[in-house]
Amino acid sequence: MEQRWRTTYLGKMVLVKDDRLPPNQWLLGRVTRLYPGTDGITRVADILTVSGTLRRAFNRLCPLPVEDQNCTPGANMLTPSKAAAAPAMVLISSRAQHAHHKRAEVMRLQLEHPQRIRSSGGRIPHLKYLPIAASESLASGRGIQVVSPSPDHSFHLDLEALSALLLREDLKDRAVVVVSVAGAFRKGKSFLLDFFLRYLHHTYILEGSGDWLGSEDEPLRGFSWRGGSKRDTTGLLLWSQPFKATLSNGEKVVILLMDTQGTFDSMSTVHDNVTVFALSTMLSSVQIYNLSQNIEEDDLQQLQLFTEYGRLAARGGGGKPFQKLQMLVRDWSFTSDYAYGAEGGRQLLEKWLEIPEGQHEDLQAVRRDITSCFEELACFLMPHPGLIVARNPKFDGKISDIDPEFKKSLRELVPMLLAPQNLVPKRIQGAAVRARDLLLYFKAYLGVFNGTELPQPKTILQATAEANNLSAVAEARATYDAQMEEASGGAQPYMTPAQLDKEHRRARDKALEAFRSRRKLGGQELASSYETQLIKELDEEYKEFSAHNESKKPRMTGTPVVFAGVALLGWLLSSLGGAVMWPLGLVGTAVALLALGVLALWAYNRVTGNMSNVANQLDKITGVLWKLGLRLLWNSVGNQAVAAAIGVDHMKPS
Ligand SMILES: Nc1nc2c(ncn2[C@@H]2O[C@H](COP(=O)(O)OP(=O)(O)OP(=O)(O)O)[C@@H](O)[C@H]2O)c(=O)[nH]1
Repeated sequence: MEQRWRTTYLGKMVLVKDDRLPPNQWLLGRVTRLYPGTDGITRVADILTVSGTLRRAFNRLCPLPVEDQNCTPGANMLTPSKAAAAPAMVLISSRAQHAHHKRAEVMRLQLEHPQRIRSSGGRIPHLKYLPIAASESLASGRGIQVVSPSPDHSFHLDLEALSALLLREDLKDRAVVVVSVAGAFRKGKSFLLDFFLRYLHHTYILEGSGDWLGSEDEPLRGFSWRGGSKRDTTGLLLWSQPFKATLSNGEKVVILLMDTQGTFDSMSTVHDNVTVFALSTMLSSVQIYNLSQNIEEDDLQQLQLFTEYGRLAARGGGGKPFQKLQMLVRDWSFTSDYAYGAEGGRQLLEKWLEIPEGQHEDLQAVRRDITSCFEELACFLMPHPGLIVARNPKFDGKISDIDPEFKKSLRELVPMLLAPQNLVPKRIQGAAVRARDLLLYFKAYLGVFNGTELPQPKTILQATAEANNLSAVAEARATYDAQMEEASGGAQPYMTPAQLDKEHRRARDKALEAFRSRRKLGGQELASSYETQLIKELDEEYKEFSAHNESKKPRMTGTPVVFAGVALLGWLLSSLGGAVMWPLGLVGTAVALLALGVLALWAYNRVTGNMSNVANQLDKITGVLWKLGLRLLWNSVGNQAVAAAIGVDHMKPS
């Protein structure tokens, strides 16, 4: 097995299995290092992927059927027939650095540059066809319904689908930027999100420059949208393709787009409407509040639940609980009052949030509280998209059918929300929410909103605090795991129980420090109960590390005995033989030194775990020498004894 991997797969491309994800989302990587165990069998390898180097057991790797790993022209070359099977993935090979391949879509290439495929005579240099699904083609993405409404008006969380997305190895530790659009039904929410998708795909996957809006006759794809009067979106949907970005401060984030069920349709109760709107607000870092034609007092009242929540959360000392509220007024027509765009929106919002003298106390409170619970409040005024968009049932989203003023506004609005410098990561109690934390918050909020009564802000806060503590526990556990893995995991040599215990205490202290230093919602009492839970979990993990360490305990082999014996023989030959004939002495010394050197090498491996290959070969050689020695002993001593016993002069070995 080791030999097969060594000769066949070292340096080759593999997919890294992940049981939580469909195969088309498994990470692609190159095998850079193999780790033979002390028993001579190699079971673990390092794989260089876009998310860094991963260490995996062989049974978690799928070798790719890419024949020509070094991009020799010919093999796996892209041909028009392969391109026609779009969407498919290609690797763009960089001559300078074979290990770093960049992905692209054949489909886009085919749509935009058909002449490039034809003129190349069927061969496009530096593109290699990779027979896996196009996980990064926009056309292959979809809205995943992570929350769906049930007939009894409760909401169901699809934990499996959500985990598959948020626990992806390359995403789970990234801070999330969650952009969600909420508001009344049939008001163009999904339609707008599909332009967001176009921008994100252009900017973060294709890394393109220039116009992201696409060609004039390209139909609009992405989240499902349609005309007519009946509602389309139900529950909450996340786009299946996450977009990775790095902020100017170096923070690595993943951008998630969320579409939500429209409020106030004939099928939804008040409870449903509040739940959807609340989930969207609580889970996003940018809540786009989609409004039609103007801001109305009702729209502000809808935010009241969160303003009370915000007041309670602020008492915990974590600052404002929500990041950005972006009001988006569609079909704005009062341009003589306020112009289209961000500036007109800012002026309109300012006017709305003003507290004139004599205003009713309730209205004043709403205005004060909204300002105090969002870090940023903004408003944007969108023009009408034109009659074809609003009324023509055959309209498929072609840019050419959209009013130029609307397109102009899209070019202003979308980068304003999604350009790298404008991304707003989700934070709770000042700490970034990572993808795996978001899963905890989804679970917590679904739990509290699924009762028959609408939850009180206090209950929502309690759920947030519990999820917040759970995420601190998870982070502390990850700290412990990383420390222990470094000290005693994978390829590390066996440690004595005392050494391992010392490492465990050190790692546990670090983990507790990480837990305690994190600012948490819910007060000291709640934090203490989660700390007790953390200690229990770490002790359980320690048991697993101990068992793993025991499995690495070196087995006794004859290697030291054989080489010590050879060294002794060499020494005898050097002292006794040297007296008879000097070259014999020299040979004896050389044999003794060589045997001692080999012994030292073997001992070095047993102590450090390094050079396992050499040590394993030595064990094999000594095994052979041992057998040979026993056989010689049998031939010379055993045979003679038997011969003497049966009274013959000589016996041949069989
Ligand atoms: N008047 C108007 N219509 C729009 C606008 N944007 C999109 N539409 C049209 O509105 C209709 C509904 O679009 P969707 O994106 O499905 O609306 P939605 O808000 O997601 O609808 P639900 O999923 O039912 O909540 C489609 O016919 C769009 O072409 C807009 O800015 N103004």
